[in-house]
Amino acid sequence: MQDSVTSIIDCKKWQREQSNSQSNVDVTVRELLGRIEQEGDAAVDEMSQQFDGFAPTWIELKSPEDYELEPELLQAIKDAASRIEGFAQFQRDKLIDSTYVDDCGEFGFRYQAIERIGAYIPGGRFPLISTALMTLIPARLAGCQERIACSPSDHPAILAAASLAGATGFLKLGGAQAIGAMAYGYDSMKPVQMVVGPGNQYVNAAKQLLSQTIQIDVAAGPSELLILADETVNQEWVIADMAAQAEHDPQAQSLLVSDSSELLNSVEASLANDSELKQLLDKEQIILLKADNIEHMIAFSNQYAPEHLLLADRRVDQSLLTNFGSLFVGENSAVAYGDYCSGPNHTLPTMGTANRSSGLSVLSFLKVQSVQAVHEVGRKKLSAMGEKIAEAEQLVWHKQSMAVRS
Ligand SMILES: NC(=O)c1ccc[n+]([C@@H]2O[C@H](COP(=O)([O-])OP(=O)(O)OC[C@H]3O[C@@H](n4cnc5c(N)ncnc54)[C@H](O)[C@@H]3O)[C@@H](O)[C@H]2O)c1
Ligand SMILES: [Zn+2]
Repeated sequence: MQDSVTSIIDCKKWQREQSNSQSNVDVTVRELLGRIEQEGDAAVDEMSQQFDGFAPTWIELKSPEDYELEPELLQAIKDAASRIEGFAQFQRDKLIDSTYVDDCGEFGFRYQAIERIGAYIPGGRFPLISTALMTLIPARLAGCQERIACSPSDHPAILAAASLAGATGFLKLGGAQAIGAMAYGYDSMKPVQMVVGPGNQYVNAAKQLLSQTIQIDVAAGPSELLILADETVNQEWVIADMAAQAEHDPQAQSLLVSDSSELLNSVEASLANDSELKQLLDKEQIILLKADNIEHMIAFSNQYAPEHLLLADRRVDQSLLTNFGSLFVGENSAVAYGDYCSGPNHTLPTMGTANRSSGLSVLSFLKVQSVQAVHEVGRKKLSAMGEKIAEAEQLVWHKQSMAVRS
């Protein structure tokens, strides 16, 4: 076994976890949000100047054609938007309000969209055009009425994508101050009820800290990819996939896990031959891990709970893989397709949170409300049941409100 191929001995060593509330970023962001809550717009304006060197600006969106994008780019954005919309519509259609009738009355649930949402579109390092589509399209299909886009970038392709995706307002503003402005209100914008979208550690810390005030989607932080592969995998493809997710952020991480030493050693040799890729290996942004067998590979994957999971090993039964944000089955399924245009969302849980949370989808924007209508006969039956329990709890008026109906 060569130097950079490590045996999986301790999964914990590779596990990524969210920063604890004492981290420097959290302390800084807490202070920024406190000032926005106290001082309002003036604090947002000052922070935007300090961190980004511009004043927050409302940008009126024009039709996508008016941004003079290269025609092939505009067409690609439209085609991606239509696939993302197709997937979101497919999901929306599966969510059906339902009611059943029994001997006490009618009982059911219904889906109701959150009214005002804010979508953060990262723009610090790269203008993430696709995030405008991934956040705003499912919100529109869910039925959210106000859909504010917020980004530090006013790249024409982001504006065209936001317009195409149906943003009802666009505020050029970035970082934790953008999340604060959406949550507390800014200028003519009323506070939104939910903020979604990925971002760097400042953006994610702000979302976490404000999660008592607003609904948030997921801890969508620095990207991750885990590849489970056998020795037949196309090495050039998986090397490109690992480098792709690593290029998002210096904290992004890609892992290749296999029980084949031959594969891992060969991939290591290819990486070592290219100075850019070698650096990713040296900085542990690309990690090569040797497992003993496929059971070991599956156990590692479930423990790590990656944002993106690429299954390039026909021996592994996908139903045994329980923790991931999005699963890509077979080596044809490049994770980059999921980033841009295959349809399912790219806003996904990171840092191990995929063991308990889901990526963004049309469902994220919907409240599930229960509805009950008790009839004359049911009233008596339920009183008999409930009164007994209220009595045991010594909740006198609860008992009374049922007794008067019995
Ligand atoms: N998990 C997912 O689904 C997913 C999807 C896409 C992108 N991402 C991640 O989104 C992130 C995008 O990050 P980004 O930085 O390019 O853009 P960003 O828009 O998230 O952050 C840029 C903003 O950060 C603020 N900022 C920068 N340095 C600061 C400092 N020292 N103090 C206070 N505020 C500061 C600035 O206001 C700036 O506008 C990457 O980490 C990428 O991996 C995740
Ligand atoms: Zn990516």
